[in-house]
Amino acid sequence: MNKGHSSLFQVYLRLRPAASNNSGERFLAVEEDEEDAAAPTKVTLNPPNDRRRAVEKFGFTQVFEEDASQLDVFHCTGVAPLVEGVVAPHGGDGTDALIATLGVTGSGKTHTMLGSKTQHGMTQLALDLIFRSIKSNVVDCFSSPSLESSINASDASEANIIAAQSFCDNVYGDPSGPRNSSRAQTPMLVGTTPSHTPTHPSIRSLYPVLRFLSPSSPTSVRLVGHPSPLLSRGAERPVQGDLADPFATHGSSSPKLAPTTPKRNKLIMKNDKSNLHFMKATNAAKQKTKQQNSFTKTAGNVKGEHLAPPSTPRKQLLQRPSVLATHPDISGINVSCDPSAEYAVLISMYEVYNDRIFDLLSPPVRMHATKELRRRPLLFKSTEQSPDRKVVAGLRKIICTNLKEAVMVLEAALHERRVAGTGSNSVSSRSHGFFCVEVKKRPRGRHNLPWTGSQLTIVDLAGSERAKDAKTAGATLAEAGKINESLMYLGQCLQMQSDAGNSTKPNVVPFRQCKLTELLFSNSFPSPSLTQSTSRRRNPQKGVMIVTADPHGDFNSTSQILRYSALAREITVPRIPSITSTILQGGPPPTQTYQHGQIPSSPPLPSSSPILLHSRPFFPPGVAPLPSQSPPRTFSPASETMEFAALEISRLHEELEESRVLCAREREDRIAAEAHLESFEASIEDKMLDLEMAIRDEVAQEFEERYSLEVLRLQNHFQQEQERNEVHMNRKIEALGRGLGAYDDGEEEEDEDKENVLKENLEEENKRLRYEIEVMKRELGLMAPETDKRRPLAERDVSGASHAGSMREKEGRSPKKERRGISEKNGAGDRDGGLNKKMAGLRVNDGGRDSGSSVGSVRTGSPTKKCRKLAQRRLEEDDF
Ligand SMILES: Nc1ncnc2c1ncn2[C@@H]1O[C@H](COP(=O)(O)OP(=O)(O)OP(=O)(O)O)[C@@H](O)[C@H]1O
Repeated sequence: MNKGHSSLFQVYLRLRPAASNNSGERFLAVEEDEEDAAAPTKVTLNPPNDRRRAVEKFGFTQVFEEDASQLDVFHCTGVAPLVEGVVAPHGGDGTDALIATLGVTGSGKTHTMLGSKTQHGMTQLALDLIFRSIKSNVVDCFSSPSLESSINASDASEANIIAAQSFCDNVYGDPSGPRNSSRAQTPMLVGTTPSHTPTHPSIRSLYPVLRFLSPSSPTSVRLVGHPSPLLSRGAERPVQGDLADPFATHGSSSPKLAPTTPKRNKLIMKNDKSNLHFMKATNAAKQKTKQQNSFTKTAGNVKGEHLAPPSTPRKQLLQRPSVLATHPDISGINVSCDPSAEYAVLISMYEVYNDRIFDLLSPPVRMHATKELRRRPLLFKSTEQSPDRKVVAGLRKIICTNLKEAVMVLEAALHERRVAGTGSNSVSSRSHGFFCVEVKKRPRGRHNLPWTGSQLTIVDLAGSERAKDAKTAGATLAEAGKINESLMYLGQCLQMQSDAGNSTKPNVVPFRQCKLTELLFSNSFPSPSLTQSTSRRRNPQKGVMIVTADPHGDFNSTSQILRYSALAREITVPRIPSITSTILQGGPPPTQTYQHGQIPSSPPLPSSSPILLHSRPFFPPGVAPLPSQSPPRTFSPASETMEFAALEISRLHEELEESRVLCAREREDRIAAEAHLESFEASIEDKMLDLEMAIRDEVAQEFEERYSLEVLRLQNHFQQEQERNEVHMNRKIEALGRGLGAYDDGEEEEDEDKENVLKENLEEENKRLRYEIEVMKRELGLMAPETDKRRPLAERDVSGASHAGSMREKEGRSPKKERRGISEKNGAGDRDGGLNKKMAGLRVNDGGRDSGSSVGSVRTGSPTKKCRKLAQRRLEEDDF
């Protein structure tokens, strides 16, 4: 039956004690193991109130009954060997380990993993063991200032690595104030410091409770419960967990206090301002508070010590935890470390919510489009530095040097985890929580070598639930759908692995169906052969699954979870007894047994089944069993017919029963499918919203970029245009200037033209006049005596004039009368004289024009004026 050793996960079953208010019938029975009575491995699931349903039996690596303590679970699940594998005392990188819990809501997963106010869970116990084992070899940011940067350089997950003190300074507030409760309050330690109490003031402020303790105080611790602000408002309520935990031993214990950080006056820490926003009211926090408030109003029930966190006002910081629970005490358990190595521990925590990964230690970021504070989902992928195994990229990792710091980081992360009040659990986890402890190591003093190491992952899965029982609606119902869906896939993977353990055929585990199974199983297989010589082949991780169940809880949900997770399974379908056989033998009817969820079919499996059969006679309702001592009867034909009929009835009953089993299974599948559909719708909506916001962001950004580019372009264009205009204007002015100059030239040309025209006119005039003169000369020649004709004109003119004067004198006529006489008689002498004068004037003009002075005078004057002058001169000449 114990087939877990060949599986990827060891699967343990833990039964929780009945809650005080639970009066349900117990349907789970632990089978006493004949071979090893000390450790039961099987349970039988007896359907309550319906004796016709199949009885199922499940096998696990080990079953923890209700009275098993946290320490029992710690011991028997092998947490210490897992821690040893991670610490790797014999050298090498070590082996990754994973401890997960799976179960119906309220079955005790968180209690097992994170404990309560009075008891440590597996997480704190594992942390305690790790820090105690590496205590003397741990490096901190005080002793090694380059620690952060060296770890950063060798980290394969693009993480944001900071020191615990820096983180805690930003996340936790005034140590003297009342402490805020968180979803799962981790147990605190009250105790005295060992002799090496930190002396630095900042260390004292980190450990406020410890600063008043004298170094001589004993190193003992005691348990202290924190009064919750919620409880302190009224009378303190009885804590269900405390009442329900009858086997919680509060004995004195004396574990050593976690090693405290030495001893430097100067803190070399990164002060991450972004942490100031760490506790801003996120949507999850708001929803969490709303739901819790409404639930506590109606239900008034508190889930153990795990009180709902109060609303997280903006920039409100958490109260520093001052004490740690010390129970159970594991100081006697030790794991050795690699003496040649120095160690550093990195803590990170994330949740898988609606199939997406969210960092619980990073502050939410404000969305560009909606201005809402939201966490950004992270990717689970192989990176350049880690080609052989997938890592969650971009997580915030905190370097812790002792248990106290690690617990404070855990507490801060839990405060951010999504929880809600449901009908099944007043503080129900709505996400799968992953708490990771990376133990980094490198050879002592070899600061140039990279950090290697392994990781312990502790997973607190969200519980499966039925909407009817949980009374969920809206977003919480959709969350439940998503949770159930991921658990269904996990169940398929677990079933595959257990099938693989049973058969010789290799079975592929379909772990890529959702984020949860990817995270749980991706690193469970040997890494593929690597081509890069730098990468080393890693050991596949070791896995432990603790299935929690409430034997008085919901039968259907529990049976479903057990069916998924059990390493071995056997169904016993009660066979309908033949009336004949009952009559004849009076003994119990036979049963049919099926293994590993096979659909019942005849013939039944041989009785050599490895699982013990839990057989029970079946009697149809109203039919009472006959006593086995009944005497044999004689049979008549009628009784034979009766027997035949009874056989037929019995066969039909059998078929009916088989159909019932099938029906039940189908119903469950349908419910799971419906839940899947619901959650799918919700997640689609969510994704659409995310997508819309991302697109809005992108578009807004692009718009802004384009807008600024366009503005720049327009500015450039405008400038160019201005420059062009200026050039154009300058050119215009130049052209105008040139144009004005051209006008002057034109004027000159025009003047010249006019002058030429005038010259031509004058020449023509000249010609004409010459012609007239010629004509007149001829006329005169005709009129004058022969001698006079042969004389030159000038002589004749002069002589003519003198002759005319002598004639006038002779005749005694005055020149006036003479002139009048000439004009009256149209005298030729006058005319001839006028023409000569004209010619002389023209000659003068021509000569004047030829002379430079006269040219200059003409050129300088305006052509119009010149024309006017010329015309005037002519007129004067004419008048003359
Ligand atoms: N083994 C146990 N001993 C004592 N108390 C227990 C045990 N298991 C569970 N409880 C109590 O039962 C209550 C519910 O347990 P818990 O919160 O661990 O359930 P859960 O499975 O984590 O639920 P969910 O999935 O809704 O988060 C708590 O008050 C817890 O203290």
